[in-house]
Amino acid sequence: MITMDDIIREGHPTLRDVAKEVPIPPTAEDVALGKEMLQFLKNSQDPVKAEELHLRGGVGLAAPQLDSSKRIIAVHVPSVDPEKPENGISTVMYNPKVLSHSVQEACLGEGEGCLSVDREVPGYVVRAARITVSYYDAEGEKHKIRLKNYNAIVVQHEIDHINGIMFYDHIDEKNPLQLKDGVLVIE
Ligand SMILES: O=C(O)C[C@@H](Cc1ccccc1)[C@H](O)SCc1ccccc1
Ligand code: NI
Repeated sequence: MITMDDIIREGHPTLRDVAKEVPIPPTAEDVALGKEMLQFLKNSQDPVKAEELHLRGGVGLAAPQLDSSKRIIAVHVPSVDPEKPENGISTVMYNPKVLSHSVQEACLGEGEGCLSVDREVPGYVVRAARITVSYYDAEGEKHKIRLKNYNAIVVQHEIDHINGIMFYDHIDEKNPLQLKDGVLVIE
């Protein structure tokens, strides 16, 4: 079972590597890893388990954060509207790839954090507001999905991790809280 002790922190070189594609269909080892990553996110969002296991809440996790330089990410973003479960996303993506993205940009009004970063880094992380992503699932089936708003932000944060990019790389150091016109602020 993954705990915070398994998550490497900024400064660890693996976080800056470009991770390697995994064989498709994924091996049994990579399927098990993906399942563990998704279970970690679910546990981290369960108040009882999170307290018991001392987990920080997470909505996404990338294999490099476990010192495994593979192009595997897990995302678990419950829908804010229980009547529209389709608005959330809960899956493991093997070899995810952004096929296209909107010109329009978006950011989280509260900025971003990271399970591999034990400090606050204030500033807007401007990303594409909408993306089209392809990925393979645990059975080796190919998917192509369109994401927007918060789901798009989370997946871009995780795909950054498999490319060795940290969220604060996107923050304008000189004007961290300045926003260009037209950037959608997601609260
Ligand atoms: O470190 C990670 O990759 C997990 C991040 C993903 C993330 C952070 C900010 C914005 C989008 C994705 C963790 O989920 S950070 C903690 C967190 C928990 C709930 C909501 C937002 C951030
Ligand atoms: Ni992160």
